[in-house]
Amino acid sequence: MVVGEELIPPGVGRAAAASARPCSTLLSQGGAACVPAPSSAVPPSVPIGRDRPAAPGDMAGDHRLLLENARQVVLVCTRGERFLAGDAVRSLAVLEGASLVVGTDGFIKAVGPADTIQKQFSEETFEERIDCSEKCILPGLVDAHTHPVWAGDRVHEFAMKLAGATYMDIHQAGGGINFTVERTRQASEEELFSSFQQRLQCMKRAGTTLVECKSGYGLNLETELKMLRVIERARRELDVGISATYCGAHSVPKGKTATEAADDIINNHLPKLKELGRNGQIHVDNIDVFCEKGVFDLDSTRRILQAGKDTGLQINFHGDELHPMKAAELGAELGARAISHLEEVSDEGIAAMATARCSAVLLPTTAYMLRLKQPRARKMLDEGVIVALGSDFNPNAYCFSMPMVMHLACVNMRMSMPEALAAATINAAYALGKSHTHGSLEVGKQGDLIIINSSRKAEEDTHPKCLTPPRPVSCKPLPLKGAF
Ligand SMILES: N=CN[C@@H](CCC(=O)O)C(=O)O
Ligand SMILES: [Zn+2]
Repeated sequence: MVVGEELIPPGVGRAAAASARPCSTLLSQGGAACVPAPSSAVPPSVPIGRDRPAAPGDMAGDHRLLLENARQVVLVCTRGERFLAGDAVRSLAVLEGASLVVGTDGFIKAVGPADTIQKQFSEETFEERIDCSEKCILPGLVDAHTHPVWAGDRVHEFAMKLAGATYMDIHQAGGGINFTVERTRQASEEELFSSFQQRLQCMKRAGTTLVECKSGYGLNLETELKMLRVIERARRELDVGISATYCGAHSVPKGKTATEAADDIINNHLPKLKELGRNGQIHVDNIDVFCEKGVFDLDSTRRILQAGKDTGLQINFHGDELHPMKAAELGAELGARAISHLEEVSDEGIAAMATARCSAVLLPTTAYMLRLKQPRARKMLDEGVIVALGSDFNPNAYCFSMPMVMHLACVNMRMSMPEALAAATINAAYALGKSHTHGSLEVGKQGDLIIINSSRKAEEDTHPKCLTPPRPVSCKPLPLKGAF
């Protein structure tokens, strides 16, 4: 078994971590399985668990939300694990006949058997109560890889692909990413925000409450910053959690070599991002590079990722997708949080990722859409790699739905249903460095969850039929407008 022992909060020991299993005991503040809310998670001045200001008629309460009497609550894990890998991912923690309380700060206060919660909170008031009889509650889904800010579309390329053109044929002829770059450079910030907002709403309707969002259709500093401002605005204003990724090395811009583009990123883009981050204007979490033959080679990739890491960004990049590049070996060496795609990863790369606890973000829509060979999910899982999932939403892979991604992962990559659910919750949150606050229903984590109709075993609820349409609840504490 591999669990995130070294990252488990103080007070929860190895033995407890190793025995994380489906449970039926009360998990509430002060309980053995309690995970204290990270003290840095909510700045003192943020408004609480709201996607809009309080309106007349809103009920004040001791707590934000009570979800009562669910047939099942799929906790995913119970001991503060930061990821699930190896044996730990074979079965996930589930409570039968349970209730869950979210506090006014937007964080989970208690989860446990319905009658115990009822007694414990009998004197308390709630802003909202939801009767969850015959329903199942799961953590909000986490989408660990998307390209959601762009203008124009590439529907015309679909016919080219059906006629036999490969992704790289189209890319080298100036289409693909380069086509989207042209359109995105021409688009206004307002136009980009408006389509991005609609896309986020579609993702949320499909159950996603935390999503990684990349720049990368600007390539020049001006347009990369425009995209990152759009992502920042959504991060502040919308009730979907966002992990922002700078992906200025998504393609080599016209007129530059890969080395020149890398120099520009290292000498101009990254220092500007650092300055804007310091001023509180743009918050970026991750750095990404498309490490691929004909795009950024291993050497340029290494230089850019190392410079990004030195700037304080988490490394999270595209590797070993169309050709074996030894990207996995590089990522493990650099301490990458995550590498996406990995259709062409080597055996040595898989072993290195398992040892380095570098997560694999697998993208079933892309392998399907481009008719690539499937990434070797089974081998990765068997070797103890932390496997996560992402939709890879982009103009080439137009999929908003993590339930569909999970389904493809099961059918095409032979993942089990618990593995797919862990990959779309706790492990996807790990890939974004956010599994201390997201990805499972544990006390102290953010109250992001989905409610679905349920009459079956919890694991069957991961079937897209059951997960569609979910009722998403996001208790994301929104930063004050203008604040960082
Ligand atoms: N492979 C590189 N980037 C994207 C595709 C982006 C695009 O084609 O616009 C991906 O992850 O699939
Ligand atoms: Zn991508």
